[in-house]
Amino acid sequence: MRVHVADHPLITHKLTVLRDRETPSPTFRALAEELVTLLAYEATRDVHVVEVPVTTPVAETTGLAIATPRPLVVPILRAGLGMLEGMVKLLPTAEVGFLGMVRNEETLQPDIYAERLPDDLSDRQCFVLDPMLATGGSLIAAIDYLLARGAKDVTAVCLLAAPEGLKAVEEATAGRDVTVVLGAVDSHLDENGFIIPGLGDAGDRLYGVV
Ligand SMILES: O=P(O)(O)OC[C@H]1O[C@H](OP(=O)(O)OP(=O)(O)O)[C@H](O)[C@@H]1O
Ligand SMILES: O=c1cc[nH]c(=O)[nH]1
Ligand SMILES: [Mg+2]
Repeated sequence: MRVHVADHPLITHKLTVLRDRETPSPTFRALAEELVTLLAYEATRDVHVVEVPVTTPVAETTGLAIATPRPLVVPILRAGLGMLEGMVKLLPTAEVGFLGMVRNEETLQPDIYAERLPDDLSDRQCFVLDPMLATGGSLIAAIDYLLARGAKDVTAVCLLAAPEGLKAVEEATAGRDVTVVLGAVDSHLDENGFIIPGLGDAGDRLYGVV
């Protein structure tokens, strides 16, 4: 597994505002999108491309276009939905599939409650969006799901991760083509499986308490 942790003052600044418990939902949503666009730049570094001819006003040359099959962006509902617009802004030709997952807050086990994805993901590059990588259970389940359907590789874009969860994803995906791009790696998980210092419950902060 490849891991890339962002190291840029703008990203840390925006994350700092997200962490602040006084930041209201509208600002939180806007910042989550901006952060994804910045992280997407790194996440798409190995996106498949093909050479194409292009005629400029003064010459013939070659450039690059996104290859087919088109990349698939998969936000993990609910909280990952807050990252979708920021990602497709940078990758407008991507297709979008959805996975609905909820973590049981007692057992910390993930449950898939909704799925809307192409049946065949052969040769697809998949980009999973979820702001929080806590125990890693949700991301491991999402990656397993996509690879089982034939995805070629999976890149996860997360705003925050706990070291425990990152290690769990690394162990569970050994030998497979998985990349994780992160805004920051925090200190640890608390006894409730929350990222410390973190930002609280990302879904609730984006969309309200359920
Ligand atoms: O790494 P894990 O321990 O699996 O936890 C992380 C998951 O928890 C959150 O979702 P949640 O289950 O709260 O659903 P929500 O997005 O609907 O709030 C988060 O968005 C991840 O999907
Ligand atoms: O800190 C955490 C852990 C799981 N899910 C969240 O939204 N936040
Ligand atoms: Mg939640």
